[in-house]
Amino acid sequence: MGDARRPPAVPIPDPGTADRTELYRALEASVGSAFSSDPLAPNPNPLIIVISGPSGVGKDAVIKRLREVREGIHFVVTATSRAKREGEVEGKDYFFVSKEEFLAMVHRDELLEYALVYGDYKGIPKRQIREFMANGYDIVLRVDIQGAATLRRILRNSAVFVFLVAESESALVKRLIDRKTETKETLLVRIATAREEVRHMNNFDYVVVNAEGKLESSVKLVESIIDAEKAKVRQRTVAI
Ligand SMILES: Nc1ncnc2c1ncn2[C@@H]1O[C@H](COP(=O)(O)OP(=O)(O)OP(=O)(O)O)[C@@H](O)[C@H]1O
Repeated sequence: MGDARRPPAVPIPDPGTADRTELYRALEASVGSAFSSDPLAPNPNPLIIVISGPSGVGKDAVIKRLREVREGIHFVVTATSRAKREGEVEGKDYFFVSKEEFLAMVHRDELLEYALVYGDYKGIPKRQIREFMANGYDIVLRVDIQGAATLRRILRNSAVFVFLVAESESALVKRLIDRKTETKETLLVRIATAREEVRHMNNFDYVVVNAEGKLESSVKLVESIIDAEKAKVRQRTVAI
């Protein structure tokens, strides 16, 4: 190693007037080793980003837009034992499997997390995550608050947990009304659940306010979170 305080073995030309290459070479000779072109920062690790939040807050809308504007993201396709609905595409909306096949997957420990939702099984295939991460993709998982709590127990700090909220309870209710997918009963259930769910915010790393008409800003903020995570000195490492 060269010592910067040691008098230079070769004369260093005046930086104000010297030829750039000549000065560079003289500095190399002076420090005693060639300047390396290797990157000074290591390549960032692929990330797992868990996006969650109350029903109707805009999880699907944010993820859909994120996939349009950002490359290198794989959105995990869930496996389910429920029957395929009209218009749904195998491998795009879900991987449709029989209940027996699903339980066999559980038995073979092929699922990162699974749950019984209204009588149907839903689960996250590990292999898909492994394969895409091995190819450098970041992984996005969309889960409900319950699923996020389970994933937090499994993944701890190896994944980034993003909590999506509306700007206010009133805005969330209006959005649910406007979506026109709910009955009187399910509206009341979703509102009561959302009230309860906001209390889980502390389990997350980041909160993103998806305000009315501000989808683009929300997506930008999620992108900034991903960029900041990539710039971390101590990267998260995932073992699945
Ligand atoms: N920032 C926004 N401004 C206005 N409308 C929005 C915004 N974000 C989402 N929406 C709309 O709000 C509705 C609910 O969004 P979305 O279906 O993405 O929510 P979700 O969180 O995925 O809901 P669920 O958990 O019930 O599936 C949709 O009609 C969507 O287009």
